Order: sequence, then structure tokens, then C-alpha cells
Amino acid sequence: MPGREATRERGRVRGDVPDTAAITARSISRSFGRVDALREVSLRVDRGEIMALLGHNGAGKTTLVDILTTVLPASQGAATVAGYDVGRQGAEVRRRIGVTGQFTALDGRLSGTANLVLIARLLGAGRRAARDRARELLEMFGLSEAAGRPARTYSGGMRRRLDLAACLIGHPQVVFLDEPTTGLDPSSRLMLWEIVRRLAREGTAFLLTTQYLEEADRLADRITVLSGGRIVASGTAAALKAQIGTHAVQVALTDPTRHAQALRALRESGLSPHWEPGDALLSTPIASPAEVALVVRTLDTAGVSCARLTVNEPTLDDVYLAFAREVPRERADGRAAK
Ligand SMILES: Nc1ncnc2c1ncn2[C@@H]1O[C@H](COP(=O)(O)OP(=O)(O)OP(=O)(O)O)[C@@H](O)[C@H]1O
Repeated sequence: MPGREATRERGRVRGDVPDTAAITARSISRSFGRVDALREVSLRVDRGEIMALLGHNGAGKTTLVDILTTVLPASQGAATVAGYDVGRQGAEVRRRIGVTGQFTALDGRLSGTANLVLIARLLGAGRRAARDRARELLEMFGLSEAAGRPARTYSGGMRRRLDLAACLIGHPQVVFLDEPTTGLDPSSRLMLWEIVRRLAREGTAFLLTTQYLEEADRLADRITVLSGGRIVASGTAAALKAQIGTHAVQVALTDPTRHAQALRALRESGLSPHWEPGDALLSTPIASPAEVALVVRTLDTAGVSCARLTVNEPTLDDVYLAFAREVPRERADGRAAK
């Protein structure tokens, strides 16, 4: 529609936002009373890029996504999505984004097709175009066979796929995925990753929040780690891994009650080990394979013996724990600063 297009171009934020930017956030802060949920967060996601947002519970992920999707105003700072200012041009932003979870209220009595057709019609598509788009998406998500069944008969995984299909109906330029594969079986997970990659290759930008470090590692072009409302690390998985060390040593202790002692000794040797109750292995990133000897010597001197020791590439767990630790825990929990 040329008129609408012209209005869109006039409304586009002018200035320093280059054309390839799908999301820009500059010094975004948000407080809830005395709680600083986000503190001076700046990031950029380009068209066709997949960015993963990693963080503990309460790190600020939802708050950031809510601000970028115009659900919440920022207390400070500015952000654009698809070229529009989220504070001043909310309707323009909303027209160009897809948000998963938004359609969890899909009508269970309606079939998969009927649900998608209804949403397409609400977005202004003609009857024929709505049906075509619904068929295309149901096929893309492996739901063609179930297309005629009421959505309430779908499994959890199928409903999640239908939800993502629903958020893609309007060909959004930017898609926000909240924990996209939580609860999905491995094959549904792979299918979803494949669809996301394909859409990204076609130019759609994705911002996904995930607790699955493997998901961020395998799917995202770049990862942003949030802790206590601040960005504590950002970069490709490879760059983040390189920042904390080239390898990680994983150790299974012969006596599982000696973890605290092992952690203390390794820290005193200048290493950054981590282990949580319930973990089978204690892991510590090292700067070079030569430092394996330091780990062995340290544990030996501390009188802690190992049942097994392996050397691997650092995992995102190593990355996450190394960076997130830099913010005091009470901040990560979101409690107000003194
Ligand atoms: N409406 C609100 N009122 C008060 N505090 C809030 C509100 N929304 C969020 N917070 C606080 O802001 C901080 C960040 O919360 P947020 O939900 O953004 O974190 P999150 O990273 O999405 O966590 P989760 O993984 O648990 O969803 C938390 O301390 C939270 O308690």
C-alpha cells in the first residue's frame, strides 16, 4: 500500500539508526520501586541475526523483552525495533513484531487451521490469503495432519509449534521467542531450530530468551548475558568461550563431600571453578591445556582425589557462571541496592 508505505517511511526514526538494525537499545534502565530490573542496557540485533539472551531468574530478560515489545515503558534510555521508537511509535513496532506466548490463548475448540485463519483475518488478510498462509505455516511446523483437529487435542509440543506459527502469520521483521523449546522433545526442538535458522537466513531477526545454554550455543549468532539487570557479557559463543579460557577441566571427585574444599583450593590457585549441589562434575576453565597440571597439582596438594578428569572446550555454563558471578548475588535476585 503506497500511502501506508510513505507514512511508514516518514515515521521511521531518523538519525544514526542504520538500515540493517532490527533492534537497538541505548542505555535502557527500568525500575520497579526500589528494584533496578534493568540498568543501562545497550544492545543491537541486525536483520537476519539470532541473538540469545541468557540470565538467571530475575536477571531482567522479561523486562527487556517487555520494553522492546512495547508492553512496558523504559524508565530511561531509548530503543528502536524494526526502525521505530518503542516509546513513541508503539503501534508501528507492534505491527512488525512477533511475540511467542502471545497466543497461548489460542482457542482450543477451533482447529489449527481455524485458529491461524482467524488471526490472519484479524491482521487484515483476505479469506483466501488467510487460508493459504495458515496452510503454509501448518506445513512448515509439521502440523498439516493435525490441521483439522481442535487445538485442545494437541500435545504440549504441538501447541507450542502452533503458537510460534501464529506469531509468524503477519511476516514479522523481528521475532521475540521466550524459552522457545522448553518442554519440547528433541525432534520438535530440532525442527524449531531449523525453522528459526531458515527465517533468519531470509532476513527475520530473532531475540530469544533461553535457559538452555546448548540452545544459545547452537542457534544464536551472538549471546548477551544479563545478570542483576546489567549486561555482563556479549559476543559470539566462540568469543565468550575464548574470553574465559580455551579449555575447561571437568573433575569427578572420588569423595563427593569434598567439593567445597576442592573449590576453595582451586580458587586460591587463581582458577575460577564452579560446581552446584547436584552437579556430578566440578568444572574449571583454564587458559591453556598446560594448566591441566595446575588443576591436578592443586587438588593433590589439597588432599582431594579425582575419580575422573576430562579436558573439553568450555561450555556456555562455564561462560555464564564466570561472567554472571561478577554481579553480587543480591543484585541477581533483584533486591534493591543499599
Ligand atoms: N511488575 C514488577 N514489579 C516489581 N518488580 C518486578 C516487576 N517485574 C519484574 N520485577 C523485578 O525485576 C527483576 C527482573 O525481573 P525479570 O522478570 O525481568 O527477570 P527474568 O530474567 O525475566 O527472570 P525469569 O527468568 O525468572 O523470568 C526481578 O527482580 C523482578 O522481581
